[in-house]
Amino acid sequence: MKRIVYGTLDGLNKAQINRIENLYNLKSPPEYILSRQAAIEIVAISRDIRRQIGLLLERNGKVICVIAGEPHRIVIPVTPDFQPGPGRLKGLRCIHTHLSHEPLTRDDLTDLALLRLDYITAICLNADGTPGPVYSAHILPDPKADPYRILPGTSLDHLNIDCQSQIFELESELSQHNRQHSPGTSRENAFLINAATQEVNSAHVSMDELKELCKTSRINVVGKAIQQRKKIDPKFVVGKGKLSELIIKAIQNYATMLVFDRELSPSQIRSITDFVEMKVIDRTQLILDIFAKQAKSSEGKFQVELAQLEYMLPRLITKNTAMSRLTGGIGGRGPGETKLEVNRRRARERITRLKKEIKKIRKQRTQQKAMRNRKALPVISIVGYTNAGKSTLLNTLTQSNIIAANRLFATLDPSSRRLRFPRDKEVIITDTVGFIQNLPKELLEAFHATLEELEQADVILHVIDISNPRYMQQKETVDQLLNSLNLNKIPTLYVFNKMDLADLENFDSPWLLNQGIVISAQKKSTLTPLVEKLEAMV
Ligand SMILES: Nc1nc2c(ncn2[C@@H]2O[C@H](COP(=O)(O)OP(=O)(O)OP(=O)(O)O)[C@@H](O)[C@H]2O)c(=O)[nH]1
Ligand SMILES: [Mg+2]
Repeated sequence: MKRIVYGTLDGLNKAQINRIENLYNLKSPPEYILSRQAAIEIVAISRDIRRQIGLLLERNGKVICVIAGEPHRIVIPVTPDFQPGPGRLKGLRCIHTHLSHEPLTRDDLTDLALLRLDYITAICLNADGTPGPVYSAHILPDPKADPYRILPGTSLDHLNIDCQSQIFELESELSQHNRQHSPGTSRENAFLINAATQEVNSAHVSMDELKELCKTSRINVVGKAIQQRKKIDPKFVVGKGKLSELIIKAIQNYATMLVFDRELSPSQIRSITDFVEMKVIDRTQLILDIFAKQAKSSEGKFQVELAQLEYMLPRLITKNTAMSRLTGGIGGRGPGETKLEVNRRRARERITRLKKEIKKIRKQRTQQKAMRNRKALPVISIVGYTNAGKSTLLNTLTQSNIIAANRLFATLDPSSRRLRFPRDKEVIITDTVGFIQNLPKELLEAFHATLEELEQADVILHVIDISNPRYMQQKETVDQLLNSLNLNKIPTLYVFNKMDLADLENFDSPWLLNQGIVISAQKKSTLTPLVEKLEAMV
């Protein structure tokens, strides 16, 4: 860090400023919280300027940051060189003055827990300006206990507490806990957060799905919370106080990232990442990340990259560490404005290039389709919520081998197979990318071309997983998307899948099942009525 004084020096004279700047020269032995001499000096300065003074000390006792505060608080600056890893502390302790006999405040303790400080200490001033009681607190490693311990007040004579070895001991306990809490080596631990303004129930449903998305993305979920409130907080989604509480809980549970179950606006990402030194991503980024990992064809890859860039462009100014991971290559971080500007320009250029490439591939496909049309084979398109069993159905119907898996978005690239009906009629049957509620608009745009192909379908097979308790919402999400793509005029057949897992005797909406055909996509024998119906439809 530079040797500048953080906070405000307004209204101080030259001599006072000099004295404050000189605090950088004080060195404390590592076993002392702060050397006695340094403690006396910050108390004297505080007395003189009637404001708090704060210091950040490295473990070896070196002052790396001097803060001139206000009468009742100091603001600890961002220290990017001291990012605590999971199971670690920050490597910095904060010592500051309190102008009266006030123990550690809520803000002090929140700073301790949020920033993962090694120690926080307040040295109080007596009414006559001499050094008074000293209060300290440190983090506690047990996720089930309080996040920190407040030590009994002492005095300036007891600053020699073997601070360094205490911190090392604490940190080794923390890292032991951390090992227990992160079984997979490279896996992230996520804490999920959202706010609900209306019905909490649907917020829970959505969060369950977010959990599934995390699983697909190989992220552990270590906790979640939904705050009910009248309005979404424009800066932090949940209230600021609630957010600190949740972050502390997340840190206690060894979370390495926060995932918000909604799309964060650029300014929300900025305020939240300014507030917390942890990776922060939103639902959209998570879905984009899954798509990016799953895309196989060059068209699919281009489409996902386009969606990622469109999502990122307005957010490039943030210091969000998640960006670089999700975008590979074009980092959202940069030392100065110029680098970010270059990145923006590069991003825009790349967007133009990608759009061209996608258009080219599209054109080739239209030509292929024209050839297919010449053969005049009817097209049946399978759509449905992600994980409904679309690919499995295509596989069983046509004895093929495309990837079907119990994870969200197993299929991204559309694939087509021929299906020959018993009476020798032939059709093309296509599998598509699954739908999900709140599909990011960038993805929808990027995949618009793929989805547009559904227009060519003669029949749409809408697969619904009736073993999923959320089947009704899922069906509605897909119906709405089909509507918005103007596909509601194409003859559509509902296919209720996974009958083997559903309790049909006690099914809660039996009338629905009459509107389509009930199958188990894994069992060919259950598909006969479906095949007959399809043959009649085309
Ligand atoms: N028990 C049972 N499982 C099924 C059935 N049909 C599909 N599955 C399973 O459900 C999971 C999802 O199947 P997929 O065919 O990959 O689903 P999808 O709709 O293509 O999913 P995405 O491509 O991710 O959108 C897989 O684990 C399948 O084995 C069924 O009739 N019964
Ligand atoms: Mg699939």
